[in-house]
Amino acid sequence: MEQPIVQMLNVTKRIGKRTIIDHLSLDLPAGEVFGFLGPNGAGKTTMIRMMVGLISITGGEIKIDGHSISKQFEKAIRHVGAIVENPEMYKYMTGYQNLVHFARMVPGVEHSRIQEVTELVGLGSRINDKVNTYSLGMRQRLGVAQAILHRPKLLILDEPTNGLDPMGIRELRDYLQRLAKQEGLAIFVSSHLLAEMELMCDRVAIIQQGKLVEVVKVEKNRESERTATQRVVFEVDDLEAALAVAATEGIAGGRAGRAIAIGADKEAVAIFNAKLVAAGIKVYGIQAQHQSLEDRFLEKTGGGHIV
Ligand SMILES: Nc1ncnc2c1ncn2[C@@H]1O[C@H](COP(=O)(O)OP(=O)(O)OP(=O)(O)O)[C@@H](O)[C@H]1O
Repeated sequence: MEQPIVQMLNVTKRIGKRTIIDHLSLDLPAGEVFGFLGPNGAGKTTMIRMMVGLISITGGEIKIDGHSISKQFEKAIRHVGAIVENPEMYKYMTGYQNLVHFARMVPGVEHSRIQEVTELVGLGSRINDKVNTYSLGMRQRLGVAQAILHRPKLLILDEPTNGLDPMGIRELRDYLQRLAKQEGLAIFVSSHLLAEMELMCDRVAIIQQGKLVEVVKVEKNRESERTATQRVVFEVDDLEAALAVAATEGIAGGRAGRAIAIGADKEAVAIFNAKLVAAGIKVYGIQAQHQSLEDRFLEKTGGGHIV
């Protein structure tokens, strides 16, 4: 397997007596948009600060492209593009002029790269307009374009959906996915907003009080949702008989109120339904229960609050 772009190995951060990040381990491969999700105060910004070497790591290690950020800072940071605070732009210059200006400060960036990053973030012809005419979403795209000029392997965005309207969020998702896939970038995005993470990311790590609760793969595609095994509830007239059919067929089934729930993929749903009907049981309804990220979060944390 290819070496992950980012390796977090038992990362711990203590400030005074407080443990802000607690033995956190994660791998980020190339080509993935990875979400770092947690409520306010979970430790997201602290983690990002450690990833870019702004603060020290108390224990464990963060490696970027195989280089330790604390021991081989220059080699590691070379592969990082980040927008941690609002990016500084010259508002009375055009987006293009801003990029030319920043490109001058980065060794080895050829002129054609400016055009390339402009297209990647979807700024199009607006790149020739002055930055003070840009919406927040467009300024952010310009910031991302600037951050990837030097072809980093990792892009870090701290709360990038803050202040964006739904359209802006959708655009952000589209170009982040494009960047990850076309440039082979690993993209690390922090947020406290579940629904937005689910929209944007391939995988999401749920963080609570500095600890990793779970890493969830986000099912984007309806087809994969249907073919994956999920909890399916059958509403029937005779629950005991339905449970007996499940037992005879070797299907793990359980009560769900007055209905029966089984774990099944879409073929198994059709087969079980046919067996129920063949056994003379009336099936009033079949409902697949997609577990949202929110359900997972609540299940894992026992109801910790998150928006
Ligand atoms: N320098 C510091 N000294 C003491 N405590 C700190 C320091 N920096 C952060 N903390 C504490 O660490 C915890 C995590 O903070 P952090 O800013 O990383 O959280 P966050 O997940 O980014 O939250 P938010 O979404 O509110 O930005 C908070 O409880 C915060 O008060």
